[in-house]
Amino acid sequence: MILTVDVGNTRIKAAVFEGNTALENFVFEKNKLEKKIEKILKKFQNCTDLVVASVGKVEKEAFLNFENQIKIHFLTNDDIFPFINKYATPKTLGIDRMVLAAGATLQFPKQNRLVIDAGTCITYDFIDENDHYLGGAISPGLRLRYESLHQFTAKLPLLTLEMPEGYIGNSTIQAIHSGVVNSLVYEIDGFIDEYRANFLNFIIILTGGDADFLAKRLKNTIFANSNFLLESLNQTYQYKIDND
Ligand SMILES: Nc1ncnc2c1ncn2[C@@H]1O[C@H](COP(=O)(O)OP(=O)(O)O)[C@@H](O)[C@H]1O
Ligand SMILES: CC(C)(COP(=O)(O)O)[C@@H](O)C(=O)NCCC(=O)O
Ligand SMILES: [K+]
Repeated sequence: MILTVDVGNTRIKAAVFEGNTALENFVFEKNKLEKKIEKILKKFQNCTDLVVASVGKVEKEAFLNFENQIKIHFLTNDDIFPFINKYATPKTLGIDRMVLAAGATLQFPKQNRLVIDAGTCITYDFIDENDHYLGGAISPGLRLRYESLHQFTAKLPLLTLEMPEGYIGNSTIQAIHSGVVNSLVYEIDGFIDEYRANFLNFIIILTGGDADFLAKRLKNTIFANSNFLLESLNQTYQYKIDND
């Protein structure tokens, strides 16, 4: 059994895998990290490996207390990945994006793949049919858009995610919901249209905390899998073991 841990900028997600099957999923805050891992390892005593991908403020040291209990692997950009990295700054590419690209490459061989991760940020990652990782885009995520409108203005309230009534927001509140939600939906549909116009034989994976909310609203029908990062982390680790 493998315990996978994804440290994002908003939350930590974890899952225990037996082969390719996720037995249980967990979501928690950074300050609960040690207690949660302890609890998970107590419940799943057959866990042999703990694999972590962190883009948040959690370093390898946070896991050292478990070192005598389980084999710990803290993924870095220097690990083995199943694609050829064409990013101009491969060392600064987020490890979460590398793991997503690895999962897409392994799960969907020999086709163009676009991975959209709607988390703290929206990340777009494109791996072509020759397994070349080309890059993509980074933009603010849903919650970040609501928060920045509030934080960087004097008059705009902080709202929580809500479906706008239409595209013509007829009040401050409706204007904000329309601006945040509709603009992100247009953005994602716009990017998908652009990729579709340039690449054939191509699959889209939508993941992250806002994936289900967004998938229903997109013009393009795409399948949302909010567990794709943890599944990919499990696969990336298997790939590393098989190829090291
Ligand atoms: N309980 C929650 N706490 C925080 N964000 C949440 C929660 N439920 C859903 N979300 C949504 O999830 C998004 C963050 O997604 P997530 O994949 O957890 O981010 P990250 O991987 O960057 O930590 C936010 O934009 C927010 O709208
Ligand atoms: C873009 C990100 C902040 C996304 O983080 P997330 O939304 O998953 O919390 C992360 O992938 C990162 O720190 N990337 C480094 C820059 C890059 O990928 O080029
Ligand atoms: K993201």
